[in-house]
Formats: sequence, structure tokens, C-alpha cells
Amino acid sequence: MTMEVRARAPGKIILAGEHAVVHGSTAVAAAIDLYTYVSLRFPTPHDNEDALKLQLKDVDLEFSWPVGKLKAVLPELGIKSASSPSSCSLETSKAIASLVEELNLADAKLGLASGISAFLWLYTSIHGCANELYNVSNTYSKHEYAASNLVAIFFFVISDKPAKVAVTSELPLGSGLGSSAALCVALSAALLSLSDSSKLDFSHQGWQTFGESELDLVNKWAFEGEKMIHGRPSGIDNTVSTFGTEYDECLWNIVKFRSGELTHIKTNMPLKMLVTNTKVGRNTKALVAGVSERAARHGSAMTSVFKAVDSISNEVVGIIQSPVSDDLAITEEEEKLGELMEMNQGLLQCMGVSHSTIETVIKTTLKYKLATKLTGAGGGGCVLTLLPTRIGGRGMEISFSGFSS
Ligand SMILES: Nc1ncnc2c1ncn2[C@@H]1O[C@H](COP(=O)(O)OP(=O)(O)O)[C@@H](O)[C@H]1O
Ligand SMILES: C[C@@](O)(CCOP(=O)(O)O)CC(=O)O
Ligand SMILES: [Mg+2]
Repeated sequence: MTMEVRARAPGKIILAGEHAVVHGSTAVAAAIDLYTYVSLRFPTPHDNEDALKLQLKDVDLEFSWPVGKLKAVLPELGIKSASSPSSCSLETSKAIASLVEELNLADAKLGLASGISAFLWLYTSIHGCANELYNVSNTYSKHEYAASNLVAIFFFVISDKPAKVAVTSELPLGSGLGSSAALCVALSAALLSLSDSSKLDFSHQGWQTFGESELDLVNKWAFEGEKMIHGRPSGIDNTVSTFGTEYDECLWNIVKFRSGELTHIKTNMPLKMLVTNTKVGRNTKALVAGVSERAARHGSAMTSVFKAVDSISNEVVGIIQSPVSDDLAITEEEEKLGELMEMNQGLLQCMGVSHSTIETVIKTTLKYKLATKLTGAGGGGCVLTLLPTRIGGRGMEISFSGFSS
């Protein structure tokens, strides 16, 4: 018998405040119903397997590391505790970098290196190749659990450390919809569910649910993974992926995020967003670093820019929170939101993270009097266009469009 754990975590859209949120401003975001799935499978001793395997199905790549080699090169392996997330030391990060270098990724796939590094770090820190982490008896059991957007299915039986980890996603990678955080959250959730299954709550209509403190742990580990991918993440993506639910009674479940703190926003305002993927590849880490460099060069000006974004995000929250009773009120609120999105986009351009393809979508949608802004790190990736709800039905809706230059 083998054991399998599966977990999923959603992507997100940022309605206002990306980049500025890294510098302490408020941002507004919501989880979307596109998920990254992680499956962990542990072979039986009869399988004679002695490797940790990673299958990245979206990019059709598979990697393998002999467990003995991981034990030999990773200095902190087996001494970490899954219950106390910590940052990757310089020594370990160098060791992981050389393991990833040995994979000889093609130039076009170099963006994957950070994701693979985050995987190695989370896997070996939470699960630990050298540690006995699970004391599951030799009986077979199957459980399913859901925690906000996290869902996992267990098939367990005792096994040893070699494992096969498969990752697949409904999100476009590196496009601003938070695939990096969804990967880190799903992976941390799957690994943590192994380390202490006793704390799971089985009462949720046959699904297991993570409690608040377990979710908190998932979120903290995922943040450590995001650090390896973004360099200096604000934590918004992993927090929304862990705690955000995509919608509730046909309304967006919108959250406000500032300095590591998440607040759920109560709303009865229907919102429709069109997501257009410019299909221009970009790298969040480089864009975040670029904004920080600009902030270092023009401290006072950039502080004002970040402050203006903070005001915009707070105004967006105010609009979303205010009760709307009729179609006229909704239209007025939508117009204000559209204007704030345009203002936010102007400030993102000021930070240097727009792109000619983003400007093309902005110009195109403007012909129809529709407001558009980039979402996520920018530099390409996805943009959001606010669609009036008076067109079509009411309720939470998200549509996707393609883009060709
Ligand atoms: N499903 C996946 N398979 C492989 N790598 C992934 C996957 N999801 C995320 N990644 C990693 O995350 C990186 C993209 O993260 P990032 O640049 O932050 O963009 P975003 O989070 O907006 O998608 C990828 O280059 C890769 O390293
Ligand atoms: C630019 C930023 O605000 C969001 C990045 O999102 P994404 O990786 O592009 O989906 C960075 C962050 O908050 O960590
Ligand atoms: Mg990301």
C-alpha cells in the first residue's frame, strides 16, 4: 500500500496596492477559483525507491535527487521543526542553489529554478528526509479535508522518506495570478498534514479542515517559500491563498492586507472583472527588486507614491464595504472603482512596472469606457478590466480573455 496526500491552494487577483504593499501600504485582493494541486506519494519499501522526485506537470519536467545526496549536502536537514517556520540560512540556500544548478535547466526554463529551490527548502524543512515524521500505524485509512480553499485527500500507510511529488496548476505561471504562492501554500499544507494529523478536524461534512492555528502554520511556511521566489514578498499572496475563499453567496470574498495583517471585507457589491493575460513573461523577484531600487534612488518621491496607493486601497475598501441598494448606486460605485483603478495603474507606471502590452489593453478597453490596471507584479502578465454589472447578471464573476500583439 502506498500513501498519497493531495492538497490544493488558489491563486489571487490584486484589485489595488501591489508593490506598494511590499513597502507597507494597504492592498486589496481576492482569491480566485483557479488552483495549484500538489500530490505527495510515498513508495512502499518493496518499491526499492531511494529518491525524492519532483514532477512539474505544467512544464513537463521531472527531477530526481537521491535521498542520500540530500542528506549529505543539506546541512540543516532533519534538525528543523515543522512547527516553527524559519528562514533558509545562507549555507542551506547555497547548498540548494548548487543542487538546482546541477539540473542544468535550459535558458527558457531558468524561471523555474526559484520554484524548485522553494520546493527543496519546504520539503526538506517540513518533512525532513532524515526524520521520522509520521507515526501512522500500519492500517489503511482515507480522509479528505478542506480548509478554506485548501483541500487534501489522504491515503495513508507507513513508508520511508523517498517520495514522488507532483505539481499541476490551473493558473498561468509567472503571470501575476499568484502561482508561486499557490504552489508554496499547497505544498506546505500537504507536508504539514503529515507532520501532525491528529490536529485535523474531521467534522466538516466528510472533509477535514485545518484549524486557524494550522492554517497559520501553513501560511508561515508558505511565506518562507515565497521568500525564495520573490526575494522580498509582502506576504499578501500566500495569506490570501491560505485564508481567502473565492466567493460566498455569489459575492467576492475580498480582503484587505497591510503589514502582514489580513482583514476580511464585508460587501454586498457585485463585481465583474475581465482578466486578460498579455502572455508577456516576467519575473516577480526582478520587478519587486526594481521598485525597491527606484525607492532607494528617490526616497521621498516614492514614499509619496506608496502613500497615494495606500489612500487608493483604503478608498477601494470603503466603496466595496458601503451597502448598495439599487442599480443606480451600483453604477456610481463602479465608476468610482474604475477611476481608482486608473489612478492605481498610473502610480504603478510611476514605479516602473507597466509594459507596452499592458498599455495596449488599457487603450483598447478605454475605447469602451472601461478601466484597466495590471494585477500582480506587472511587466507583462495579467491585467484586470472592471466590467459593469448592469451588462448581464449580477454576482461574482471573472472572465478570461486572450491577447495577441
Ligand atoms: N505549477 C508550477 N510548476 C512549476 N513552477 C511553478 C509552478 N507554480 C509556480 N511556480 C514557480 O513560481 C514562479 C512564478 O512566480 P512569480 O514570478 O511570482 O509569478 P506568479 O506568482 O504571479 O505566477 C515560476 O517561475 C516557478 O518558479
Ligand atoms: C508585486 C507583489 O505585490 C505581488 C506579486 O504577485 P505575483 O507574484 O505577480 O502574482 C509582490 C508582493 O506583494 O509580494
Ligand atoms: Mg508570485
